[in-house]
Amino acid sequence: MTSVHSTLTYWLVNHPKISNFTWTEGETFGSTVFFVSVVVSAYLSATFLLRHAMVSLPSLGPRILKPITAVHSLILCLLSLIMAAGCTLSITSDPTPRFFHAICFPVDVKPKGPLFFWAQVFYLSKILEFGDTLLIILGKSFRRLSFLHVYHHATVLFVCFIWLQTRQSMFPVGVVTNSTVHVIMYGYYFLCAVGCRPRWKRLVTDFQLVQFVFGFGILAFMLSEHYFGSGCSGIWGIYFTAAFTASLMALFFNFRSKNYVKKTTEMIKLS
Ligand SMILES: CC(C)(COP(=O)(O)OP(=O)(O)OC[C@H]1O[C@@H](n2cnc3c(N)ncnc32)[C@H](O)[C@@H]1OP(=O)(O)O)[C@@H](O)C(=O)NCCC(=O)NCCSC(=O)CC(=O)O
Repeated sequence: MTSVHSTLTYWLVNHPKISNFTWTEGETFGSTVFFVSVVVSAYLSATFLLRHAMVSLPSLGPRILKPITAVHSLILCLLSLIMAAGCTLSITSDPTPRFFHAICFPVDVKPKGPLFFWAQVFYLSKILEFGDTLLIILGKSFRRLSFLHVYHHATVLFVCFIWLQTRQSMFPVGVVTNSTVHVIMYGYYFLCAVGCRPRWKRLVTDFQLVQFVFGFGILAFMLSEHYFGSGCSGIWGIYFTAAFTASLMALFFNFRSKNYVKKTTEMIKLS
């Protein structure tokens, strides 16, 4: 058990590439406003154009689409597991006595080391998640190309960029919780793609909602530490994250109510 822990700690925290990682604006891959703006604009334009082009084109049949979807979901499920493990180990191995570095970085924190490494991997993984939209459009599953879906995929990249750019306190907790939820979510999508649709879809939505509520709890703690304690870095980014989290929470409550609560009420009325 100890050797598994030390091997994991080496490969996920202490490896020189990870421990010496530094986020430097303009030098690290993806570290400019130009990059993030171009990628998000390309995503939105491609979504719009492909969505309209597909109206007159045939959808990719399930025989082609399902295996690609399964591989894509499995890759993201495993990557999310690695990111959750890497970031958790980075938090617990943090040499500073303030364990809650996970929540509140000192104002003069250097954007260096494993926590920033995992935040960058997490940020770039959001580009890989654009593949979800492509698969939805190629399969002509337009019902699922919702405002929630496109808004989430486009905005989350900006949020992760701001986390890194402002050295935002609390992002390690965000990486751990969201990656953990994505292990379950992409696990669910993988099982759907291989034809074993799980019965716990509702639970996935509930987990997603819990992460947003939890995020607000951490946010409140961080703000109190910032204003009444010794100060936390990236405070303005926190307000942006709060607005994003609140908007997603509202969209997810709406999704939950439409997909589960109303359906259950209709079934009760019919029986
Ligand atoms: C249970 C949910 C995870 C998914 O709800 P859905 O209504 O989309 O689920 P569904 O039952 O229709 O999905 C099953 C279908 O998705 C296909 N599918 C499989 N893998 C996929 C992938 N990687 N991306 C998109 N679709 C995929 C399956 O083949 C299956 O198709 P078939 O039906 O043909 O067999 C829900 O909680 C949710 O997130 N809803 C919002 C929609 C969304 O876009 N979510 C992801 C981004 S938001 C997010 O990620 C928030 C967060 O950070 O937590």
